[in-house]
Amino acid sequence: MSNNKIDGKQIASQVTEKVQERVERLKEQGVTPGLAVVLVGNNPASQTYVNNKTKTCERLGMHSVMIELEENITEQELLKHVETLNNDKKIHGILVQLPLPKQIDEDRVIAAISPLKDVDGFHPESVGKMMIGQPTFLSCTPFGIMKLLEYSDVEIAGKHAVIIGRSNIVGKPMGQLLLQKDATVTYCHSKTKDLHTFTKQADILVVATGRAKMIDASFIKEGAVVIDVGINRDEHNKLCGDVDFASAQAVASKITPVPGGVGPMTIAMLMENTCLAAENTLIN
Ligand SMILES: NC(=O)C1=CN([C@@H]2O[C@H](COP(=O)(O)OP(=O)(O)OC[C@H]3O[C@@H](n4cnc5c(N)ncnc54)[C@H](OP(=O)(O)O)[C@@H]3O)[C@@H](O)[C@H]2O)C=CC1
Ligand SMILES: Nc1nc(=O)c2c([nH]1)NC[C@@H]1CN(c3ccc(C(=O)N[C@@H](CCC(=O)O)C(=O)O)cc3)C=[N+]21
Ligand SMILES: [Mg+2]
Repeated sequence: MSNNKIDGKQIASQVTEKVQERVERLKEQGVTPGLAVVLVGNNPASQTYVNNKTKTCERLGMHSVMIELEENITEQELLKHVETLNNDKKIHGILVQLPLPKQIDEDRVIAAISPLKDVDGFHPESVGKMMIGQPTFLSCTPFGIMKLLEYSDVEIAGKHAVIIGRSNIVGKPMGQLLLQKDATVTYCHSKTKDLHTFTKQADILVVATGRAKMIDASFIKEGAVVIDVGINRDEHNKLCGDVDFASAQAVASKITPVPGGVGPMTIAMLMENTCLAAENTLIN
């Protein structure tokens, strides 16, 4: 199994190519899809992701604005920025980069974003709709992973999908989307006892813990599909996932690398969601 790497970069470019065509059609109708990214403070990692997002927007011919705010901004001031963007006709999607500084209640900020512009899919209305299978904006990372699986011809129905991690933005929605495609889903987390027992049963293993290289071959069933969501720095300050790639690659049938796996898909789905938000303004 040497060529079992899932090329997220390549699949992401196939996705963005289709988005680009939709952008062109929208422009013919006088609408340029616009994304606003709000960045609070100067976390260098956040800066990288945010730059990736605005660069991709520009490449696809979309309008993008980046709003950079001081680390010590008050919640009220941040909410005012969100409200301005909610009312801005040139902006179809709003993303407030997480995490936010301690003085700010993330839930309150997310709830303040208009559900019509919630391209992250984090608003309670979007999450609720996703849970009951109604069309809505889907959280970009789990949505991107579903696309990766689809493009890689991974069968989902009847398979045992094990998710390690239960965050609102990755783990939880991931399980729901897999359930909707008829997987049998198990969630694991930091209180799970004997993690091996569960991961060894996984046909599809999604790892989203933020613990560098915690999953090696010993956790993986022969032939499993392994999706690594983690973005970490190793002891040499090199980007790495939650999975020990070299070890896991020997037993997995398919596996995503870091970088070049899930990350580029997250960005691609953000572009698709922003495009959809712009299209919705023509329908409604
Ligand atoms: N590639 C991409 O596009 C994206 C990558 N990421 C990356 O994915 C990773 C996860 O992100 P996110 O979900 O936001 O992280 P969170 O920290 O919010 O959640 C981590 C989850 O992992 C669980 N966990 C932590 N340690 C262990 C352990 N030793 N064993 C089992 N479970 C464990 C936690 O359990 P508990 O709930 O009990 O605390 C929690 O549910 C990070 O590395 C992040 O940088 C995130 C978003 C997008
Ligand atoms: N409101 C909000 N929405 C998010 O979607 C969101 C967020 N906050 N906070 C942080 C996490 C993390 N995240 C990533 C996106 C792209 C890459 C990405 O492009 N990764 C590349 C390389 C990155 C690099 O070189 O550093 C890759 O994996 O190949 C990574 C991580 C989105 N997040
Ligand atoms: Mg906070």
